[in-house]
Amino acid sequence: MISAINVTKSFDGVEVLKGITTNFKKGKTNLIIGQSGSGKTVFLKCLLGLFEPTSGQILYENTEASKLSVSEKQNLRSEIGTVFQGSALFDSMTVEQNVKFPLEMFANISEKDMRERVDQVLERVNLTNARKKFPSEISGGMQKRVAIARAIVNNPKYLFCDEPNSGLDPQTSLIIDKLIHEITREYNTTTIINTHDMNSVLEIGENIVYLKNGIKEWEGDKNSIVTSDNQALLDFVFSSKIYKMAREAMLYYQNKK
Ligand SMILES: Nc1ncnc2c1ncn2[C@@H]1O[C@H](COP(=O)(O)OP(=O)(O)OP(=O)(O)O)[C@@H](O)[C@H]1O
Repeated sequence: MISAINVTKSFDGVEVLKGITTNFKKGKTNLIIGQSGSGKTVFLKCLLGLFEPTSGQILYENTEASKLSVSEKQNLRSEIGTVFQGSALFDSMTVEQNVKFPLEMFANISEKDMRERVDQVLERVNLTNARKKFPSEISGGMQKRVAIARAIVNNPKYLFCDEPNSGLDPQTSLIIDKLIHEITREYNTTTIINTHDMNSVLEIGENIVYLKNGIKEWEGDKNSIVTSDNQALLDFVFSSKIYKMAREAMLYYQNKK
């Protein structure tokens, strides 16, 4: 579990995060949603230790991240997998070299064990046949799957995904969401996903934190979004006509049960 306790973050005296308290649960897909500029990326970076909060605490399993020693921080870093926007793959490396990279950086295991582990995760994301290809030779969806394989190759306890569906078509986005959801269960990771994708919210939102102007406006799961009376949340999630109709249908079937 990762916890944020009253986290604030200011830049040049301007407060971007205004005291966020929440828990991101183990074995769950935790989503951070909110309008552009609401502070999602700044919050994610605070959680990851890339920004130091101006005040408040970030706890990993009840231990305050900022109080860890240098070696403990390195150890924690090795337990975190990240899937960043645009996949952030190394263009000059093949798929398998990209996936192997974190093992070479962090894992103290033999070459043979590394190869076995790379084989396992490539098989898990269904990319065994693309192992010798370079990122420029595969599709955007495949690149995301490489990024996911690379993120899980070290058996992470924590998985951070920043806009994992950006640039993907809706069908491929669903495949990526399903993969992240399944991996979260299989590896029992605390998974935190920063997303704009309302399909993701309604499909894999097991714990959703909605930020508005740097404040946690609402928190709940995908089912409680539908019945929520928080108008800001409803306006945000069900912004289009088709989503409004979908909500009405969901409410209708919920009431019928
Ligand atoms: N390094 C920085 N220095 C100063 N201000 C920053 C910095 N990073 C972010 N901000 C400001 O913090 C606010 C929140 O930005 P953030 O990137 O977290 O929004 P977001 O919700 O992730 O938006 P989007 O969905 O568009 O990515 C913005 O007003 C932004 O200008």
